[in-house]
Amino acid sequence: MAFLASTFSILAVSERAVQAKHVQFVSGVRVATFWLSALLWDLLSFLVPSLLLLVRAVFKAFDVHAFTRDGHMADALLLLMLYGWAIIPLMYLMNFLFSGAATAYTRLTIFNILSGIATFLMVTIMRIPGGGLQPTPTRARSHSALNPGGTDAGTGPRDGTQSGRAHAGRGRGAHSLAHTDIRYQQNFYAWSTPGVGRFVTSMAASGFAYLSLLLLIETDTLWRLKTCICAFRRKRALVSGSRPPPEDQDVVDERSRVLAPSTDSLLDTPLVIKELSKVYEQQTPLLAVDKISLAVQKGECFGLLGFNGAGKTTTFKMLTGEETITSGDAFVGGYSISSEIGKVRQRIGYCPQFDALLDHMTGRETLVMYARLRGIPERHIGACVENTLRGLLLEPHANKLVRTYSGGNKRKLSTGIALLGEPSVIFLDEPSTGMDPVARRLLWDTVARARESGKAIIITSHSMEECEALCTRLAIMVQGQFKCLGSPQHLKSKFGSGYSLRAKVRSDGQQEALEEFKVFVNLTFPGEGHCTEGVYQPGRPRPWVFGVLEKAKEKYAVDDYSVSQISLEQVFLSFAHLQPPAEDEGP
Ligand SMILES: Nc1ncnc2c1ncn2[C@@H]1O[C@H](COP(=O)(O)OP(=O)(O)OP(=O)(O)O)[C@@H](O)[C@H]1O
Repeated sequence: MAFLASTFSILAVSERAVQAKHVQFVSGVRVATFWLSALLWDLLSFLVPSLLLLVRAVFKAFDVHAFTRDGHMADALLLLMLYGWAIIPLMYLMNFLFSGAATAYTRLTIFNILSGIATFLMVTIMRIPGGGLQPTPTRARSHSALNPGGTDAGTGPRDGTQSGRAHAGRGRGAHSLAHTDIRYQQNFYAWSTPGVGRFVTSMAASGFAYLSLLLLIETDTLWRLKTCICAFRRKRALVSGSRPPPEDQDVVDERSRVLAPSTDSLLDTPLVIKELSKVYEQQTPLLAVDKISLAVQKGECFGLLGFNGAGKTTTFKMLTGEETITSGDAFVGGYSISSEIGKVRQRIGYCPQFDALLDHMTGRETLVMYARLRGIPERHIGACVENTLRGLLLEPHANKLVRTYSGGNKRKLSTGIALLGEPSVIFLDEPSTGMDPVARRLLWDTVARARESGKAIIITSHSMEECEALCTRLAIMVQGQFKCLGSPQHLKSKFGSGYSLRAKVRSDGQQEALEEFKVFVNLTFPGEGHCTEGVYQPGRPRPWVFGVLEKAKEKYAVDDYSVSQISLEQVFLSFAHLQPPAEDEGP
């Protein structure tokens, strides 16, 4: 039973670890529905071995009459099922302690075995006459009440056996029992020993208690409580009071627009973020997101760019309800993330950074499941799923198990899930990672179609090409703050200061040739730009640039050169100096 019970933690841990549970919640599954359906299925699964135990296997084989004769089969089955009712929610609860299914299974098996044996031994020792540990019932009850393993696997069946034996012995005459230590008990479910009433009650109560605690941890109630605690902690949190000057004017303007007292213009806005902050409480509290404000309109694709650790994923996690908010709030379709996360989740689609897929399902099954969860009418699901598969070039893999998918195909499937059911706000966290160029273009087309149909899309990406292709506006994040904000063209004009000169110098292995050319460029365009790894950025485009360079070509052995508008990547790199150096990860 200990081995069987711990298997119920496996799916709970793996679904949480790969975020499949979170994506299901985001897709509209209610917490109670998720856990009660899991419990119902697991209880049915538990019923099969319990019946085998009674009818065919252990009890029958070893001829344990107390459990199988005189109508006690039903009593024993009830006892076993109550054990299932108590232990399965306990295994669900304990899943939060583990990040891997295999570790959870082995450790919980050991826990179940040890806790069962320990309680059994404890109660047995306490019952030894003259051991000085009498009376036992209260102590035994208090130890076994919180421990289904001890209640059922240990003392419950033992008392059940005694009670059963007593019933069995009744026919042979109660006087015969006088020679044994078995006391006659009329009622199998009596509260006093050897009745099993108290164990039945404690197991039934434990099941309710563990289940209630589980639902409390997962539901909006606890979410709101956590948010309140965070709000309380906020007073002493690391959230910066005043912003270090100078703050980019576009970022200031966006904040003023979002925080303006008259917010009529924002009523229709799918996503409004107001001074959102996140502090990770740890030994040294970490400010991951620092008072960001933003409004994303219908038909807009907003790009969140940033270096590793800038706070993009944390922002997404707060916006989808996976992480609590330390301060500020965000609104999806007018619903607050802090207080109405359930309603928010019905309106968003989410493709997390790591694929939240269930390995044992096929791609088609996965999409059908999410289409149902999204509430798409059954008659439209087939067409909707086929469209998604076709749009993302997943048709050839539709019937293969997800575990056999390549990384790129998993990303496609994750993106397909986020786009299913036409949510009004779609969060895509690095959706094209690992995709080949053809698949990436197809993904861009799909996202662009969603944007044109009026969805608000927020995307993070390390591909500047992708951001230029998809984003109507974007922001570059550094250490949790927006450092600039605007359309790609606006950012290029504002931070690119004109044009970029790229030159290839024939140095023949001599560093001097390159150095001489650098000196020439700096003298020719004094104070107009800066050099980043061989790229010169003249501040102002000048017609004579080409003439000057043509003349310089021979002298400085320039093989080739180009003068072009500055790219988004160069704008992005210009913020690199604001990013703190990565911590030394050791040898
Ligand atoms: N659960 C956590 N507990 C403590 N710190 C965390 C946690 N999650 C993230 N962080 C820290 O918060 C900061 C922001 O992390 P986040 O994952 O949001 O960055 P990111 O911009 O998404 O980076 P990447 O581009 O690498 O995905 C980092 O310094 C990270 O180490």
